[in-house]
Amino acid sequence: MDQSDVSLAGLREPLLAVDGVTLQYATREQIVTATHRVSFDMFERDRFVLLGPSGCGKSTLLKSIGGFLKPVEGEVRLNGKRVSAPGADRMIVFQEFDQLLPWQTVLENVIFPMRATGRFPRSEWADRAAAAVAKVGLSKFADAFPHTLSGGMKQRVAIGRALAMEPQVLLMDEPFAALDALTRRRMQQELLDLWAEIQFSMVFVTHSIQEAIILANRIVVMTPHPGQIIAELDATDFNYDQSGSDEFVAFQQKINDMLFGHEDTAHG
Ligand SMILES: Nc1ncnc2c1ncn2[C@@H]1O[C@H](COP(=O)(O)OP(=O)(O)OP(=O)(O)O)[C@@H](O)[C@H]1O
Repeated sequence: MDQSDVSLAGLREPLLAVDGVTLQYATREQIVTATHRVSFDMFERDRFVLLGPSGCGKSTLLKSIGGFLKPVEGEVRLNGKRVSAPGADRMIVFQEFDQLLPWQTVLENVIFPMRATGRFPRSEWADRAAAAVAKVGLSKFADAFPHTLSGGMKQRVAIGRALAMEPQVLLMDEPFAALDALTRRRMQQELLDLWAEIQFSMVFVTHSIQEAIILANRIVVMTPHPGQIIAELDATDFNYDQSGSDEFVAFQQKINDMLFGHEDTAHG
């Protein structure tokens, strides 16, 4: 990086700024603090991964970026504008296979958010949806109903549906966690291939260290309860093909130690 690159990087506006965000749930008995003063910037085309153990507030953070939960402290900004409500500029893909409407076909499911939000002229919906379904490799299943699809196929529909909306940022909440290992691996590669083609911006939540390293260009590592950031790491240089390499294993170990100390190596 020469001097001009350094100054340009400093000037670059973040796409998404999470700024000192504390998130809480008020239950009948107590206040649960899910995250404490979490801050990070993500930039356009980032594959930004939030990594942390169960309960560290990753999903809660994603909900807040989605505009579903208001910070008690700090704020989330998209393109400099404070996020205060859900919007079509932030589409979420969840872990659950039942996020599709069971009474609608694949194509109808992809059209649904366009109809609900009035995004794009009505005359474009069918073509846009068909293109999205093709992108996730499901053209043959465009008229199928969700219950006839495998878990991986359902997740592909959910990803296609979200991308069809052309959101500014795609929010993914452990979308592959409920898949078997082989399908999960294939979905990771497909997501990277889609990213190479469309270059979307995403925040991806996972508690798998390996998944984080494979998918991310940047990883935020969080501690549990309340979730706080321990490190922000550059993972640009790693991909699946290197996963047995000394460098990859050392990087994985470094993150493991951050998360769990030196107690064992079984996580991730
Ligand atoms: N609706 C809720 N009401 C009260 N507490 C909640 C609620 N949802 C989450 N929490 C609490 O907030 C904390 C963060 O939860 P969150 O689901 O964001 O964690 P996570 O890192 O996404 O975990 P996981 O990987 O298991 O999904 C946890 O202590 C959890 O028990």
